[in-house]
Amino acid sequence: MQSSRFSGLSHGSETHSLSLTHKDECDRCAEIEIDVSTDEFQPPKAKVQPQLQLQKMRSGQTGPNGSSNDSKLFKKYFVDKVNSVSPNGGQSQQGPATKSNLSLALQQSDMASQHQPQPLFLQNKLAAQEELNAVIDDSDDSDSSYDEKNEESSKDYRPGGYHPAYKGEKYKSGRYVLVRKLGWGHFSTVWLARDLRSVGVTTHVAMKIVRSDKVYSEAAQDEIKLLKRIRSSTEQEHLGSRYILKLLDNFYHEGPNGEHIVMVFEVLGENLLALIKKYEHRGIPLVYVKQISKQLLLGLDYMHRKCGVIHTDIKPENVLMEIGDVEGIVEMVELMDKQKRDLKRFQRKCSQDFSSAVSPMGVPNANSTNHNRIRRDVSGTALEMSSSSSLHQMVPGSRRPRRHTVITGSQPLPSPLASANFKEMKNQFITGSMSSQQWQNSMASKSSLPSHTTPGAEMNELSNSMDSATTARYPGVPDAVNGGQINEGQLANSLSSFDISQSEDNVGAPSSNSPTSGSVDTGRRNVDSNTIEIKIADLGNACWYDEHYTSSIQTREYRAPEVLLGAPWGCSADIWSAACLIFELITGDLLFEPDEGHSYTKDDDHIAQIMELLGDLPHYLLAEGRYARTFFNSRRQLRNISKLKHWPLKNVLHEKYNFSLTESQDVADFLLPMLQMDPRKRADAGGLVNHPWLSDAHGMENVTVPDRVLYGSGADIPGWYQEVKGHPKH
Ligand SMILES: Nc1ncnc2c1ncn2[C@@H]1O[C@H](COP(=O)(O)OP(=O)(O)OP(=O)(O)O)[C@@H](O)[C@H]1O
Repeated sequence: MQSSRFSGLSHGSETHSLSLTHKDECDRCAEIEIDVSTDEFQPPKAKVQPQLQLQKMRSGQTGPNGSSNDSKLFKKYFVDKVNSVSPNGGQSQQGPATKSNLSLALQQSDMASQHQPQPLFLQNKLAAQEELNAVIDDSDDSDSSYDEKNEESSKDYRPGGYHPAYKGEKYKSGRYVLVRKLGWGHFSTVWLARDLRSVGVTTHVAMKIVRSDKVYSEAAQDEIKLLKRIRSSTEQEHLGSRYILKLLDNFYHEGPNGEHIVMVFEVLGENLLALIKKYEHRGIPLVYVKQISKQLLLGLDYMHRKCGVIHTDIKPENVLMEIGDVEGIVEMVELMDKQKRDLKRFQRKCSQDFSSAVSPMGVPNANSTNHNRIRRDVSGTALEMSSSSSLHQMVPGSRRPRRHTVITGSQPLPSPLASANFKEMKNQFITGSMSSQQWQNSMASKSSLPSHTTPGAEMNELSNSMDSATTARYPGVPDAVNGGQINEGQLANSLSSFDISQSEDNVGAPSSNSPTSGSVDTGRRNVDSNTIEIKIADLGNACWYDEHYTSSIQTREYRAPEVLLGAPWGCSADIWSAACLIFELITGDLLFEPDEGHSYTKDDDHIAQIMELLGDLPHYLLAEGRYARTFFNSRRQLRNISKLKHWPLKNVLHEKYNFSLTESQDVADFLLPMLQMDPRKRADAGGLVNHPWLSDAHGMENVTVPDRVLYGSGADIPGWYQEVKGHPKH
């Protein structure tokens, strides 16, 4: 029996769907895919695509770089760094730091200071001391462990590659100090940093440190130009400008791997893929989908009509959630990090105390005068730990061997809809009924370690303190400390495991009709537990309506038919991707998930899936598509796939995803104009903001774009379906 190739059908069973989703995650970690078949037909235009360069690097053409090479660079750089902390030297702000190298730097500076105590030098020494403290502090930090599979490759730390950034590193003459890694991409690593510009006021920013290779630097320069247009457009009053990530600053930073462009952004939280995963690929509640859709469309309308910019890579990973009160959340996560560190130190202390009271074989140490007390007190804790922790922890003075690596684990900030308790507290904080100090005290009183108590009592106290400070207040956090049984893994993951699906307000989600709870007027929208705000990020592949850098655009699953067929494309390609994204938010599944077979390519399969969902391709695409004849014969039939099974969107939603007929119809009415195969006729973002399906978007009920018509195509927007040529650019 011939089955449909459309993703909806190929995801037949729930189990199958979830396993495909896992594969999807892996696939989508890769750079924008460039099919061999597509490459043949789409040589990059004047500009070399970073993705192509990346593929070369991966295939070893630019020379793989092993860790030994990295360590050589590390050493060379360290010598530079030590030299830079000389009595006469300027202050170095870069480079990996370790306890030993910074100690050495300090020793050198001490020796030198006896001869030449210059004020600048003293400043350098103080800075180095600070840096050392930060490194010592961080060396105990469980955050430094990371899952290799989910981070950038260490091979990319080489000249032309990533900068070996580290917590405490300073940038731009000490203005910015790195706090934690937020994420990474193929162009960059992204860090949370403190901005120390204003004395006495700490603000946080996200810093994107781009790989230093020329090809990445050029792409970053283009990205900066596009971001500056978005920031400085004279149309700032357009509501959509709020939904695009803003560039705050940019500069160069010199490091062992070269000169890196650094872009500074406002701080955001996790991306939409994280949200999709939190709902276990079963679809996120419509109350969120509608807000996200409206904001996404507003952002695109602003980008297309007011800035002349095409994103070209709209997908869940590139849309990030706002975290609202950034400073409050950073404060909270830093306190929780401190708790984790305190707990680890305490565990170590317990292990050491216990070990000094018993021989390595578990026999009480004859020299110990208080072993009975210790054994009794820690019997429920230290012995538990011995079973769950590795043995080396029980050897006095031993520490878990630390891997030497330049890579730091990513720790995105938690999503804003964490827990009612946190929000309640945060609201008091925002509205001024609780001062920063009070909040700090309220957190600290729960997190501080008791002193002068027995280890067992300490552990119980800590248990309670952690319990009340984290577990109780953050329902999404696993029961990290339970009856003295400490699961480090759970604890380490607790920050990123705040789960809006588990927050009190959302128990039982998904639901499109969750009641709203006490709202806080932030001067913008009413913010409550059902509010979500997003921003479109990563303009690294964006281009101008009148200057396309390449025709190899969009991540496979979100790629528009005109791009597949090699026909002209423009702003409307973003609308296609937006529809694919929204479908994924609603259902948790990809709309199109093409694969290759024995007799057909991924592109064949992709086109077949589109036809099964939407019908025959329009004549325009077959006539304009440079590759149309590769896929279709003269009778306009697919060459490599003979039978298609039509399955309209409305039916898919009803039959596979159990939407009611009315709901299915409403969603289809909203999405189909965006999935119009002829890019000239595709509905524009501004008009779609006015769609009835979005009229009850929570907190945005009255938001419309009055100068655009619902279902109207964007054909009047310059560069809507093809690159505008023959005039001075932009
Ligand atoms: N402003 C921000 N606030 C918080 N986290 C961010 C911010 N910008 C980026 N990130 C995090 O860093 C990750 C990488 O960012 P981004 O996608 O911009 O980098 P890239 O190197 O251009 O990646 P890509 O491979 O997608 O081109 C994001 O997925 C996100 O987790």
